[in-house]
Amino acid sequence: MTALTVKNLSSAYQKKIVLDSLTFSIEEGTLTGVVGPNGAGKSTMIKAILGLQPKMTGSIEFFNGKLKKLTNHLGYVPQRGAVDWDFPTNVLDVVTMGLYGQIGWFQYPGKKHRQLAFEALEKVNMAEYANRQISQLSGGQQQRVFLARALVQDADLYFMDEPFAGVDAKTEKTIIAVLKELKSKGKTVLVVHHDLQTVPAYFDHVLLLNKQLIAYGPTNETFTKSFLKKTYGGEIHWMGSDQFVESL
Ligand SMILES: Nc1ncnc2c1ncn2[C@@H]1O[C@H](COP(=O)(O)OP(=O)(O)OP(=O)(O)O)[C@@H](O)[C@H]1O
Repeated sequence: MTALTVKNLSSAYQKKIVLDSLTFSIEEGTLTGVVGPNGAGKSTMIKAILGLQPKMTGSIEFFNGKLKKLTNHLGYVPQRGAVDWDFPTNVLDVVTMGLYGQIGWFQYPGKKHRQLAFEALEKVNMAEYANRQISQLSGGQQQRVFLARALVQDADLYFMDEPFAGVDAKTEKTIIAVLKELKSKGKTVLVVHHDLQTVPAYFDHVLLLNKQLIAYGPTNETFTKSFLKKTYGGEIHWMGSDQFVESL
């Protein structure tokens, strides 16, 4: 089944077009890296797909339009900087919020729900921080809390905006383990990703974006020198990945 169909999607800020007629569809059960230079429109694309940013043109369809209550099926891990970390709540509560689709917003979570949230924290090695205020976490710890929330949410299609940004090697391993677990459960995941060198190891599909869709497809066919040069132009050098790209 197709998890996501995007047709002719365009979006603009103050009339400046930042996404230009994107058309692609993503198969269920795939792990896609969304790659492109700063300002390419990666975050905007995710927000436009989720209805958090207005579209100028285009249509979006999830699971061939077969889902009834969409919110339970979509998971979003925003960029860390886009979240209000001063909000007075603790780690376990943030993760438990991922269960509201199942609990219902007007009912209180019970012991079973807290247990599920706690188990998700264990998976990302954050159980010992369960009662900590979220304002008192490091960047990598914040990232893991959001992943735990995505895990308990049990959505079908996930969008993650730079989950690997600024995390150490150990946290990176934890995050990739979570992504692979989601994939093994048949979930579909789109991840905005900046480190070109890890793309082939992490993602089975890649979407190359620079305002327009440069290419989308299986990583071994699409993550090529010529498509990357087309995506980054001269900036590939600045990314510090030119040697790697030449080796492809
Ligand atoms: N709220 C906004 N108002 C005006 N312009 C914006 C706004 N948000 C983003 N833009 C512009 O839209 C373009 C796409 O931005 P976007 O954040 O989607 O890119 P990105 O690929 O996610 O970048 P990065 O890799 O730097 O996170 C950029 O030129 C950016 O300056």
